[in-house]
Amino acid sequence: MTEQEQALKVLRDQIDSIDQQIHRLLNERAKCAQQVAEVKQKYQGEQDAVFYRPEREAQVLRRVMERNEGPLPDKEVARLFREIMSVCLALEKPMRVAFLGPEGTFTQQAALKHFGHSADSAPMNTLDQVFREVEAGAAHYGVVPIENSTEGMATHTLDLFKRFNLRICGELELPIHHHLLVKDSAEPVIKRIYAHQESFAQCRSWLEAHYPDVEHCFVNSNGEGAKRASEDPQSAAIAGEMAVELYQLDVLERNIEDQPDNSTRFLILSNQEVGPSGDDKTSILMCARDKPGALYSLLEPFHRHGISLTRIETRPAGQGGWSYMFYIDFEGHADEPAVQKVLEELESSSVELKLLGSYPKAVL
Ligand SMILES: O=C(O)C(=O)C[C@]1(C(=O)O)C=C[C@@H](O)C=C1
Repeated sequence: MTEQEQALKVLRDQIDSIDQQIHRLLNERAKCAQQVAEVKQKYQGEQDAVFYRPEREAQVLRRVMERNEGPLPDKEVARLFREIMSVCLALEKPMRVAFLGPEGTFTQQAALKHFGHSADSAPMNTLDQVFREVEAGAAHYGVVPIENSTEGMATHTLDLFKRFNLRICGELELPIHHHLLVKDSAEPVIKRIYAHQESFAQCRSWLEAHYPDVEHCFVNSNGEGAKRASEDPQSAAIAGEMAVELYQLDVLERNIEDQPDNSTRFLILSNQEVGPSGDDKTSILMCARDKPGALYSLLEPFHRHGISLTRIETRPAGQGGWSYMFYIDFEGHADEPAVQKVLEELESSSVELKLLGSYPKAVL
């Protein structure tokens, strides 16, 4: 054995022994999760037992990042633990997560980032269908985009919150990198480009500079655009990394988004209320008539009770005349006394208030 081979053997023996310990501990952890499931079923009932607990998962992941001493980066260890909890949850109960399909969309990437790879992700044709699937209980959870750093609020999603009675039980942020994809990059002849309207908007300047005269074909999702480009050699699609492998496309140009730090925030939909995790956000919808001081009277209680707003968006309420709907995100959980006071005051002053949910702030 050479000196190098000897040195490697010593280290690989150490790795084998550590792997054995990790393996044993992983199965021990999994057994604990199975027992947790039994306790939940015993005390909450077979039908009503809540297996997925976003507040607990957020606490576990935050603790992992806090205690991490490296050399593994915080986010990477958290990602590993994310997957460990994902398999443990699947042992307790396999989760069905609806997302805007087909396969290969950023929303699917968001679903995998949030729930890990052991959840069963179910593609839906439209955003409405994602909401409907969760409301009907056909999917346990749904993942929908809510805002993009370049393009602002996903207004269609906001409007759906008004129509459906669902709760938000989580949020996450995903960096969005768009690529120009073609079936064969050897001889690209691009007559049309497929993409979701939002993605065209996020790549507007790049497209004007490089493909000013090519037809833009709007599709329901980038996954669908990638699928069409894979069937039509005279077209291209704007989509993310997941679509490249899935639809066997070539990357003609990488990262064509106009803002390099382009990112999208997604929300997790459910029928479930989430307990406090220690670092939470709450989202509400409010309607107010167009009268002097209406917005001031809605926002003043937040200031008085020392609660920070993280997002406010106005939409027409859709009831005729000039009435408005406000979507507001703020720090804190609906169980906290200061938040309860604000909600009580708003309820007595606004025309309509809908609590969309309190949920842990994004960890990953
Ligand atoms: O603590 C729980 O309630 C569990 O079910 C265990 C566990 C875990 O693996 O740590 C699994 C799923 C839940 O979403 C949260 C945590």
